[in-house]
Amino acid sequence: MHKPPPQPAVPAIELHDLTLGYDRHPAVHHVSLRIAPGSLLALVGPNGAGKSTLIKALAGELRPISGAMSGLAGQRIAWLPQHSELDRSFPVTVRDMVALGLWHRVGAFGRFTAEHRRLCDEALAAVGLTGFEQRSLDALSGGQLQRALFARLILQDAPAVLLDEPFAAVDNRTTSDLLALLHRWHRQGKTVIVVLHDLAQVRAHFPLTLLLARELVACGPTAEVLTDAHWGRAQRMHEAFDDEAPLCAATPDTHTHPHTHAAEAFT
Ligand SMILES: Nc1ncnc2c1ncn2[C@@H]1O[C@H](COP(=O)(O)OP(=O)(O)OP(=O)(O)O)[C@@H](O)[C@H]1O
Repeated sequence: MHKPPPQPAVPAIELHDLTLGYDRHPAVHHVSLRIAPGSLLALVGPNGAGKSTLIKALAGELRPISGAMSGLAGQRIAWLPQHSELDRSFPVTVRDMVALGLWHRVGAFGRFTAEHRRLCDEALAAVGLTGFEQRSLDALSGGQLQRALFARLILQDAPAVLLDEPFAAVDNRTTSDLLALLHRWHRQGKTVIVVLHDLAQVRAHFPLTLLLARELVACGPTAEVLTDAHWGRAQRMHEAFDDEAPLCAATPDTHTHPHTHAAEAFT
């Protein structure tokens, strides 16, 4: 039987008729759902389905056009955007970059102590980067950089972890090491949400899945969400979406959409 996580990570994340977009052009429409505390959830969908848009909004990087979102405001979030926007040419060592994960403990004027240094080295060891502490970032391979970014996430020790395609361009060995970290965070009761394309990986590692195609297609236990019928519907909904559509005039009170349904995710 599934053992519940020791403590709720963050409150349940609730989206109420959430519409997101850019320059008032909607990219994700009228999503309503609830994600239970401590969920390990994969966010999947066709290219351009709005996955990055949704996870950016969850991370607080994008303000909703309409609707409401609750559960993450005011919480510490460990957030890793797609193809990390880190400037690798910046002259900084691996340890210095990873140490930024301790910001919540050290603060702007705090002193970096021997204990902080030990925590950095421990995090680097956990991702297999012992010995790389003094390397500059531009001397890391793509996989090593991703490991270093995960070391920073470890130090952030946030109750919610949001990752956008963290295994793109990363080899199998690195992926499986980093997946083990996701499972560790899940066991610790954190809420972990990850944008992914590899459905075999999702089936093998993620108890819950959210399938998006500009609107919510389905959200719940992975085996129930990743069906041919749902994928077919996702493709049709995505193809039918008009990128040039003006902002939807419907209000949260009056709007009903045939394809949008509230879903509840359980750990
Ligand atoms: N900064 C932006 N400005 C304007 N439009 C954007 C911006 N970012 C994304 N979009 C548009 O929003 C829609 C959803 O894009 P998004 O990147 O969220 O999809 P995705 O599911 O993450 O795609 P992929 O699987 O290809 O990474 C697309 O039509 C995209 O062109």
